[in-house]
Amino acid sequence: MNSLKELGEFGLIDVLKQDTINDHSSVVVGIGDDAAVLLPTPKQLQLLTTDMLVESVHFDLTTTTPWQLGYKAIAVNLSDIAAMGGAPRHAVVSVALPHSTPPDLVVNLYKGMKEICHEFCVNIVGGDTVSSPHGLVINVAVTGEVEPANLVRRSGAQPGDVVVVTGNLGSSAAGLELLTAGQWEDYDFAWPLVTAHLTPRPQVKLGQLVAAAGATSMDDISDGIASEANEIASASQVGIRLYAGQIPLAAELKEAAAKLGKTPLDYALYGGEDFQLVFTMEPGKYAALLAANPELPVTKVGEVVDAGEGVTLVDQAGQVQTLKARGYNHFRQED
Ligand SMILES: Nc1ncnc2c1ncn2[C@@H]1O[C@H](COP(=O)(O)OP(=O)(O)OP(=O)(O)O)[C@@H](O)[C@H]1O
Ligand SMILES: Cc1ncc(C[n+]2csc(CCOP(=O)(O)O)c2C)c(N)n1
Ligand SMILES: [Mg+2]
Ligand SMILES: [Mg+2]
Ligand SMILES: [Mg+2]
Repeated sequence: MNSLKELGEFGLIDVLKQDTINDHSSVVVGIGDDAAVLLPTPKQLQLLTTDMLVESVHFDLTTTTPWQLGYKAIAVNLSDIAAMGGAPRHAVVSVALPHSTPPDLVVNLYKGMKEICHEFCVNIVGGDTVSSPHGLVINVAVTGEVEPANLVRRSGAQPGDVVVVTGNLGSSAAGLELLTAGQWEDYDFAWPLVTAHLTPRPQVKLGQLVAAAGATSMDDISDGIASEANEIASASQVGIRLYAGQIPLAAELKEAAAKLGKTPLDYALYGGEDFQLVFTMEPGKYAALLAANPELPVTKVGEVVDAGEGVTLVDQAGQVQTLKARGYNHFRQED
C-alpha cells in the first residue's frame, strides 16, 4: 500500500470498511450500497447532527496524529448527540484527501474513529471519499435516538433554574496553545491539557443522565461557555448569571495559564473545544440528582434569571459585567 494512486478510491474503501459495525441488530445495509439502510428503535425520536474538521482550521497534522484526529472527528459529533440527551447510533464519514496522503494515514484515521465508535457502540454505515487540492477535510454526520420525554433543547431554561457544567473548562484551549508553542513535553502539567484538546471524551452518559433527571436546557461546550450561555439565554428568552469563582478549572490549567501569561478563566470562558456539557435544571431536581449520584463530575456555575438581566459574569469581588458571546467564531474575531 504505497500510494492512494495505486490503491484507488475503491481499493481504499475496501480497506476502511472492515470492523465498522458494532451493533448489527440496527443495520440492514452498511458500507457498500447507494445508501445505508437502518432499523430505528420504535417510539424513539431520531437525532441527526454533523460537524466538519478542516486542516489548518481545526487541526494541524504536525501536532495531531491521524488516530487522534479520527477519534476527535467522531467525538465532536457524539458531543452534540449528548447535548440533546440522546444515545448515538450511526455515523457517515466523508473525507477529502490530498493526492499525496499516505494510505497508512487514512487507515490510522479510521482506527481512531473505530476505537471511539466501538466504545460508544456507534456503527460507521457509509461516507464519501474524494480528492482535495488543499489540505485534508473530514466531515462526520451522526444519528442518535432519544425517548421523547428525555429530549433536551436549548430553549427550556426557566428563571430560578441552576446552571451546571460537567467536568473542567478551559483545558482544551490551553492544550492547543501548548501544542502550538511546542516543547510541551517539558512540562508535567501539559499532558492532561493536550489530551483534552486532542482526544476529548464526549459526555454521552452524563447527557442521558441529566436529561432523564429533568434538565430544562442543554448545550455542549464547543465554542466556550460564554458563547453557549448566550445561546441558551437567547433560545430560552432568559438571562444567565455565571459566577467566575465557581467555574471548574483543572489544577494543570492554573499552572499552564501562569506559564502562558493568561488567566485560567480566559481559557475557560472563551477557549472552546472542551466538549463538556452545560445544562439548566430546577434546583430541587438538581439536589435530588446529586443526592442519588454524589460522585457526579458536575459543578453549579450560576443561575437562570429574567431576560432583562442579560448574560452576566460575577467576578470574585462581586462585580457584575456583561458576558459577551466571545467564543470561537469562524468568520469574526470578536473583541
Ligand atoms: N451550513 C449549514 N446549513 C444548515 N444548517 C446549518 C449549517 N451550519 C450550521 N447549521 C445549523 O445551525 C445550528 C447551529 O450550528 P452550530 O454548528 O453552531 O452548532 P454546534 O454543532 O452545536 O456547534 P459547533 O459546530 O461549534 O460544535 C445547528 O442547528 C446546525 O445544524
Ligand atoms: C490548528 C487549530 N487552530 C485553531 C483551533 C481552535 N479552534 C478551531 S475550531 C474551534 C471551535 C469549534 O469549531 P466548530 O465551531 O467548527 O465546531 C476552535 C476553538 C484548532 N483546534 N486547531
Ligand atoms: Mg456545528
Ligand atoms: Mg453543539
Ligand atoms: Mg458541534
